[in-house]
Amino acid sequence: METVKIGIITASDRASAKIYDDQSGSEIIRFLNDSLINPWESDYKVVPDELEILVSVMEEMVANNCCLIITTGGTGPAKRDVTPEATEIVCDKMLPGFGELMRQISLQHVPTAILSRQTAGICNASLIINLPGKPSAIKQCLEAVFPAVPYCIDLIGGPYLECDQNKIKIYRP
Ligand SMILES: Nc1ncnc2c1ncn2[C@@H]1O[C@H](COP(=O)(O)OP(=O)(O)OP(=O)(O)O)[C@@H](O)[C@H]1O
Ligand SMILES: Nc1nc2c(c(=O)[nH]1)N[C@H]1C(S)=C(S)[C@@H](COP(=O)(O)O)O[C@H]1N2
Repeated sequence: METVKIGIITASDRASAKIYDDQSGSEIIRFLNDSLINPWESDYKVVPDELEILVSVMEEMVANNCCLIITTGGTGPAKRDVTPEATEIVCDKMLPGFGELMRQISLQHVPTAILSRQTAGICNASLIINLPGKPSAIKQCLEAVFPAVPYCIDLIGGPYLECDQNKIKIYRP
């Protein structure tokens, strides 16, 4: 089975300054270890909420053949929250359904879910998905959208992803 590369970007001023540990990045890694059957390698970066840095890290991961790039943090309304802007700069096409579904699921947990501008899009053969910064949001959001992720990666010419069907029921039409 094909080994896949996955990018993980934590956008957090405080996690990047080591004021707190990056629990959200760890949650993403845990989710992928639990769900994916393919062997996978991570390209993992913790960066401050800076547009230019986010754009260049995303572009580097696309160039490094990451079929999937998952970001956490920087999706809110605060001045320094710029992850969706960076995603839009990098992407050729946006996939707004991802953000719509994740907000809908998150609203079952917190009313402030409407504050997240999280989105998704594709750049070449990479799918980029934004998640909120809260560690508890990671599993909630990824469980909701992951069933559609392998087929999306098929459609953009990426590797064939397989998941543990007991954890994530992926759907290929
Ligand atoms: N990567 C992370 N790891 C652990 N906890 C996090 C992380 N990101 C956010 N949090 C927690 O969620 C709370 C709200 O997240 P939010 O993204 O709004 O932080 P923030 O105010 O933008 O600060 P920062 O950019 O420094 O993380 C934080 O106060 C923190 O407790
Ligand atoms: N599932 C889930 N979604 C969530 C949250 C949460 O705790 N759980 N927090 C919300 C809050 S309070 C904010 S401000 C936005 C943006 O968070 P971010 O800037 O850390 O990305 O995500 C929202 N979405």
